[in-house]
Amino acid sequence: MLTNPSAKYRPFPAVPLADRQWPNRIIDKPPVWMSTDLRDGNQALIEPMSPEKKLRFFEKLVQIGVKEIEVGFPSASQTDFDFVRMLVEEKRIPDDVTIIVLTQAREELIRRTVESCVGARQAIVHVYNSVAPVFRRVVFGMNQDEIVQIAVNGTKLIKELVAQHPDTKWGLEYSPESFSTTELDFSKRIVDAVVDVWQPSADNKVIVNLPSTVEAATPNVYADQIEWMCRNLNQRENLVISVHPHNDRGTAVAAAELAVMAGADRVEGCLFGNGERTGNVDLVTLALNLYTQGVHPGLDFSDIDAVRQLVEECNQIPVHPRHPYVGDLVFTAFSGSHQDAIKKGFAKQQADAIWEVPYLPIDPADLGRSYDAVIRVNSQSGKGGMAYLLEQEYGLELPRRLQIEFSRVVQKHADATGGEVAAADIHALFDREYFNQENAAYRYVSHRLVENSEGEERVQIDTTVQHNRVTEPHQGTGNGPIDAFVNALGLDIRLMDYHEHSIGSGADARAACYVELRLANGPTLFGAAIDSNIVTASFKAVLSAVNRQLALSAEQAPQQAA
Ligand SMILES: CC(=O)SCCNC(=O)CCNC(=O)[C@H](O)C(C)(C)COP(=O)(O)OP(=O)(O)OC[C@H]1O[C@@H](n2cnc3c(N)ncnc32)[C@H](O)[C@@H]1OP(=O)(O)O
Ligand SMILES: CC(C)C(=O)C(=O)O
Ligand SMILES: [Mg+2]
Repeated sequence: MLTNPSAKYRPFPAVPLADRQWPNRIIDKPPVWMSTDLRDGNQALIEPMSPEKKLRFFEKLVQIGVKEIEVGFPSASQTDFDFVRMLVEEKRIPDDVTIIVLTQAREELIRRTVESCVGARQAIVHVYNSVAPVFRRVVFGMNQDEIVQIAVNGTKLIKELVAQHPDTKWGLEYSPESFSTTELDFSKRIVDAVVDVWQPSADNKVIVNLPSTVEAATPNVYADQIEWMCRNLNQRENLVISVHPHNDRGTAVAAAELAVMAGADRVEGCLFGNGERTGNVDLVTLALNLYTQGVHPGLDFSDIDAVRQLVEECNQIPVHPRHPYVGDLVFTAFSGSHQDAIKKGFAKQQADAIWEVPYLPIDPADLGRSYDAVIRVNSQSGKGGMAYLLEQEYGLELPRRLQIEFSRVVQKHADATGGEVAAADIHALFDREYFNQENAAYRYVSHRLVENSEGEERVQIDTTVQHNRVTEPHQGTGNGPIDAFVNALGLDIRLMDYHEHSIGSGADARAACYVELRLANGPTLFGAAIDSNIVTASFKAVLSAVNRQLALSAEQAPQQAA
């Protein structure tokens, strides 16, 4: 029998907000960032962080520039409580950083939570209770009034307790947990009630955190919900509207961005999107997305690999190789046309100009990543990738038609081996194909250019080559050294093209020569050579091309005979 599991689910209703404003807005400044990475017990680590790891993570967050850091759930465990005490007592919290501690709206837990922060210069108590219909019905067995009462009682208690410690600048954060699946008018009711108790001011605002505890709708719906709250909450001017998107539908980043457009002032999330289930919104992606819009996020990710390393070590969860901005493969182009475009983009890009390298939304150097990993070659690569690598790593500037010719050699190798071809492999292939050919029919030995007699335009040459291991002297003349050399060989050679460039500088400089020629009726092929003497390099390049032609004919001869 055919089943239809989708019948178990229902569509998420649209928010009635006909004149929504957020679609026309752009983000022109960063939100306040709040890291919830250190909320142990919530961030779903297989192996919870040791206090030592937690401290290193905390210090990294400070170094990055995060000013609001949730440091734990102190009532959940002695470890979390002790960690907060250690931060406070050892004065490890910089003056411009505020710690946040999370608690359920339950008396004993609140008392313990406030106690954990006593002595801190400033601290925010973050209290939450779940407000969605399914929680009211299934988890709490309470009606709306009773749920409001939990939040109100919790807030009253926090207010009363913090008043006993006036040396600390206390703040309140309230989260109607599961906000995004709650009726909007009920969310407003409970938030207004909490705000009424706390009595915030413009100087001491309440943080109203509106989580999508479980992401349940498209990001535009979340944006509508946030805009609706911003318009309808009492005392909006005394509130910091915060969002806390989870990633159950894979759209947390989009939801956070649209929510900021809709009026949110602050975003809670984790580095690289860690967090329970599919994770909290990824603060790194959000921040760097801003970067690419010309808005400085106020966070320092200039050494993103170091941040990643620490987070992976602390969380024991690897960052995905395709993770935006930081994954191992994200500044790597495998396909030929991409490699070609990137190579051209790098060549044209001026320092300090607007970034315009095709396929790369951000300059890897801005994140402390290098260009070395940009181009990699496999069987789907075109000429651009291998040409880039030969130039970057070995200083070889292959003429365009040689790039095309040699890319077939690389392609054949990649097809045979099935994997990625490293720069060293490409160079070895080039070396074998052009420079140090096995079983070469001709090898250069020496040459001497005979002095021109006065007024004479032609060049004379005495040269020695090995032909099939037999040393042969040759003489010839021509209208230049290469022409004289070719004539001296006595072969039916037609020179088609010639390129040269130097590799290195000063006494160590060498010349690279590329010669394109046709031998008898064979195809046009390249030869290449490097030598400290430019004339010698050109002769060797001629022989390299001749050897390739002869090898090709030898390869084709048995096939033709058959
Ligand atoms: C969406 C989020 O990420 S929220 C953060 C989640 N993180 C954590 O909870 C941190 C780890 N938590 C813990 O270790 C434990 O939950 C503790 C130590 C805090 C509390 O432990 P316990 O009291 O043993 O159990 P538990 O958390 O299951 O409490 C359930 C009770 O609290 C009530 N409750 C749950 N959440 C809240 C809340 N936010 N406010 C008030 N009451 C609540 C439940 O209704 C239930 O009440 P009941 O026993 O009368 O039915
Ligand atoms: C405690 C709250 C803010 C939370 O983590 C959530 O709702 O996801
Ligand atoms: Mg959460």
